[in-house]
Amino acid sequence: NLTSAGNGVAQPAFAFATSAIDGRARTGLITTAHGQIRTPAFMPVGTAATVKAMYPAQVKQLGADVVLGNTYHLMLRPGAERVARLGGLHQFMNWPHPILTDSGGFQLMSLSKLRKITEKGVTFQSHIDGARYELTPERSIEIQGLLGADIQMQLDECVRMPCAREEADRAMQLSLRWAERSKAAFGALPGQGLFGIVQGADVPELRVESARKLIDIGFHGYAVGGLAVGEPQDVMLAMLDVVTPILPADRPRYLMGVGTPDDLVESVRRGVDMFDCVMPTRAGRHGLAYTRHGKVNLKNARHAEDTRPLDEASPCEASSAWSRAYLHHLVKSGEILGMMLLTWNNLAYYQELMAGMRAAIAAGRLDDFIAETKDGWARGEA
Ligand SMILES: CNc1nc2cc3nc[nH]c(=O)c3cc2[nH]1
Repeated sequence: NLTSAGNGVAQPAFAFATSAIDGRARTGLITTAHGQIRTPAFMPVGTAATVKAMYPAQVKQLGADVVLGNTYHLMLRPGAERVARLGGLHQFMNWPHPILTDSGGFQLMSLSKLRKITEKGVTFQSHIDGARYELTPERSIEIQGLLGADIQMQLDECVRMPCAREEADRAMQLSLRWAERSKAAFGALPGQGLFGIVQGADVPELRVESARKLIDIGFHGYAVGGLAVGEPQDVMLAMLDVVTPILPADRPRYLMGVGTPDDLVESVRRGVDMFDCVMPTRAGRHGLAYTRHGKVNLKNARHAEDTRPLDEASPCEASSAWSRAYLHHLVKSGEILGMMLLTWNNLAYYQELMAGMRAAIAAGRLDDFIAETKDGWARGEA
């Protein structure tokens, strides 16, 4: 299904097709203007138009098909209009592959000052220079369009948990009205998609109402928001058990801000197709390595003379070509290479885990794969 982009060059329309099914889990392929995304997919976070401490080509080589950009950060610096004048985000950061941008609401709620939410949108002060801004559903879509994102997100209001039911209901209803306005403002270019975001905190009835009304509005994909905001994992998984079964099977399901390796396997098992999380990159910058044998905190003195690499069986050089002793030294010394190698290792492990799940689903053995994976984490150091 090709559509003309007006310049005579045929552009693929945004599309999603599932292939293998294993219980509630499935593999799929998302087609966008900048390429295809194999699902289940983990999206490295590229907040300020860079996946911190990584080269774009390296991120791609690890198996990431898509990265996330943050509207909040980019609208403040360098500015959406400037990125557009410079050719858009793909060209600006030299990432000629799919990009998903969030809408800015979540980051501004956690980073900006003097925030005020009204029916119209959110006004706030920049955490960088205190300048005042307004973000409405329409402006957020305009910014994401200026950035040129292949997948764009509606503006929503995400409440922290625990929260009163009335508060969760108010924010969920506002997010539904903003979903309508976001869709009305979305001028889909060929190969671009818009996702709605399911809210409703930890209240099943609110989650069901939000999902059903978003489906009535109609989106290219559906995100489950309002989670990974401090609630226990079992509450997050319980909300997935409520929501994923009622989302359309032929549209991608995106769990925002998740998560640890254990969160990923438990959520893929429950039918989630897309994830984003700062965990692997941020933890890497703080000396924490994720491996198939569990977590390794390289700040710990017990590594000071350990000549073993993080994982000699890993195809990733960062995991096999340097000793833990050296990584410990780099981390303790605050050396830039320490951040680079651990970020590289962590993203490699996350992509290896996603590729393993995609293969396991295709072979109808996801439960076995998850059991083997958890066993590896539990056994710890070989
Ligand atoms: C790190 N946890 C987390 N990152 C999130 C980003 C989000 N964006 C939009 N809407 C959300 O509800 C939302 C929830 C989130 N939880």
